[in-house]
Amino acid sequence: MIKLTGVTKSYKDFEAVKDLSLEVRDGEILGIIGHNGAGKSTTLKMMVGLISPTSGTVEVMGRDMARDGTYVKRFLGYLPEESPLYENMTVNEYLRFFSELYDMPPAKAKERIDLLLDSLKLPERNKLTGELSKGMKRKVAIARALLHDPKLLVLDEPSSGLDPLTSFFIVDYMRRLRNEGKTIVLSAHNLFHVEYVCDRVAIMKNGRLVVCDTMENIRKDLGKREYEVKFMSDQRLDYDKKDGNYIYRTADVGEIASLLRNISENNWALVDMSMKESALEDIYVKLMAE
Ligand SMILES: Nc1ncnc2c1ncn2[C@@H]1O[C@H](COP(=O)(O)OP(=O)(O)OP(=O)(O)O)[C@@H](O)[C@H]1O
Repeated sequence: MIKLTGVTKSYKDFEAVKDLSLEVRDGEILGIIGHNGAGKSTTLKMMVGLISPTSGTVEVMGRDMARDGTYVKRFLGYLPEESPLYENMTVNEYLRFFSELYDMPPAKAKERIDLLLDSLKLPERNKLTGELSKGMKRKVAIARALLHDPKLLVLDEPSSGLDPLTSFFIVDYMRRLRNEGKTIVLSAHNLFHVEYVCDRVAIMKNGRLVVCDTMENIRKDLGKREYEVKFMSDQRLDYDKKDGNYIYRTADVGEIASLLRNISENNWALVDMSMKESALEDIYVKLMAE
């Protein structure tokens, strides 16, 4: 779906991305992780044709972005790291405005907007976007990126800076989109999210690709790791309890994900979530320290 070959991006004499070759395969979620300034956003911007590489080629759906970028963009949805909205428009007005830019017939646009806002659990359609919480704003930006039903989604830190349950909802939503057939590339800092949603992971350091492998291989190489969730609930539940909090530990990311869904649906309070011997985190910290 995306193929970068020998891509370098320089800002004056500074190389932000260096000789990067990387593929995003059809139907997968590829996660890009790396320290601040590693070159993740620059890479994503080149994938969507917002900036051009200084050398090397970017192909999307078999077409060279330098030549056919305009054609390819209709199949692309992009969520920038910062996504300011037009704050004096309501959610509905804002999305309708973008549907007009995409030339969508009004009835089709309404259907699509309703579907997206329902699936994103965003009932505040007539509120001004300027009055929304941070998580709601991010959901509106995601709805905007999905309006034209793109095949390929490029998301720059879709869930960062949000509370843990909202950010989990968003990565879980990405997984649903992947299961519906979309191809997704995203950058992230939260390693549980990466481990839970990504099929493959690319680690960047100082503009270079250090590792790119399947989550399965990374797990195999690095063995068992454990996550711990602490939460509060008025109900009597069958979990261990310490200092008034329920505690659950497991190495199974799927179990952690379903517990987080339960916490959210029952309005329990998530107190903390941490990782013990996280495979990905270990490799990440080790690579970053070198
Ligand atoms: N327009 C620009 N002009 C000059 N330097 C830039 C520009 N954009 C990015 N850079 C530099 O390129 C490097 C890579 O930046 P980039 O935003 O791609 O990193 P990142 O991995 O996305 O970081 P973060 O996790 O903080 O978002 C950084 O050193 C940054 O300062």
